[in-house]
Amino acid sequence: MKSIKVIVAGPRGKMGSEALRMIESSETLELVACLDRKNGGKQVKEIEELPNMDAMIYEDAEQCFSEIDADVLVDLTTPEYGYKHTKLALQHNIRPVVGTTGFKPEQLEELRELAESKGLGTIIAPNFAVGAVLMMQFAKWAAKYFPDVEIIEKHHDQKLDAPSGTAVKTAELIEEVRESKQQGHPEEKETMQGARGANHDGIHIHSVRLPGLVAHQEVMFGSPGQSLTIKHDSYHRGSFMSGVEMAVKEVMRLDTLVYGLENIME
Ligand SMILES: NC(=O)C1=CN([C@@H]2O[C@H](COP(=O)(O)OP(=O)(O)OC[C@H]3O[C@@H](n4cnc5c(N)ncnc54)[C@H](OP(=O)(O)O)[C@@H]3O)[C@@H](O)[C@H]2O)C=CC1
Ligand SMILES: O=C(O)C1=N[C@H](C(=O)O)C[C@H](O)C1
Repeated sequence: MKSIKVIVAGPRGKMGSEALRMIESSETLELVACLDRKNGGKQVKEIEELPNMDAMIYEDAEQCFSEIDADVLVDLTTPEYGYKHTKLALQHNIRPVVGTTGFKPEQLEELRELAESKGLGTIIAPNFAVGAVLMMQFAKWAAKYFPDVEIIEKHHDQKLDAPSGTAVKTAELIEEVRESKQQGHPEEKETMQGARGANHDGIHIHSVRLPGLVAHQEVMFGSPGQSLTIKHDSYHRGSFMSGVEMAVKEVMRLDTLVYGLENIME
């Protein structure tokens, strides 16, 4: 029985349109509205590229969350709007499941406090692909034994944020288990700005953007005489959808914010 009422923000996007198809075939999830920046007042089924579903499209988030009886907001938009939608959803007692990446640490903290004060489950997951979550966990484990590590993330050239949310989360997980250290030669100098990538607690992150790519990451560890590479590839956005569905179901049981799908995986 379709028992969890879901609003999707970003329905025409690469992820949002995939999420609509997932909801259409789900036995538990029901689409009750969409939040878009176009097509307000139309039904989803009236939009050519979207599935044949009965759900009203809203352009105004406040109006959407006030008028629609919903359990969960799935946000797959942009860092700026994803943050605004998440905050507003919580204020309207709607539980957010957020795939949108690029939130600042202080925004995550503010949302955590809001979720806690409302006693509402919230899931913010930089990557919904189960393989990517395992790749991050394996990298965390490996970093205990190989503290010298660099991250190379590769994405399609329409991505707005760099580094990717997955790369940032990977660096944060590694930071939990290794002593803080600066890598490379202590006197190294970039003769071309950016050559060594971004730097999170001494972990260098390199972002590649090319047409044809979807979402890929390698975590490379090196120690004298050996290296270890942990790699994950998403070739299709369908790879994220079992994680989105799992998160929508699990967020109904939570009463606080969790950051990362690993927190709800057994
Ligand atoms: N957690 C995960 O597993 C994954 C997360 N992502 C993240 O999800 C987000 C979306 O990615 P992707 O689908 O590839 O991006 P797209 O650019 O394809 O989709 C984003 C959609 O959001 C729409 N949008 C922008 N502003 C608003 C607004 N104010 N209200 C409603 N909709 C809005 C855009 O509209 P318009 O078309 O008019 O610009 C677009 O349709 C990104 O942050 C990405 O990093 C992506 C893949 C996996
Ligand atoms: O924008 C994308 O495409 C992706 N974004 C997420 C991220 O920033 O890590 C997840 C995945 O890598 C795809």
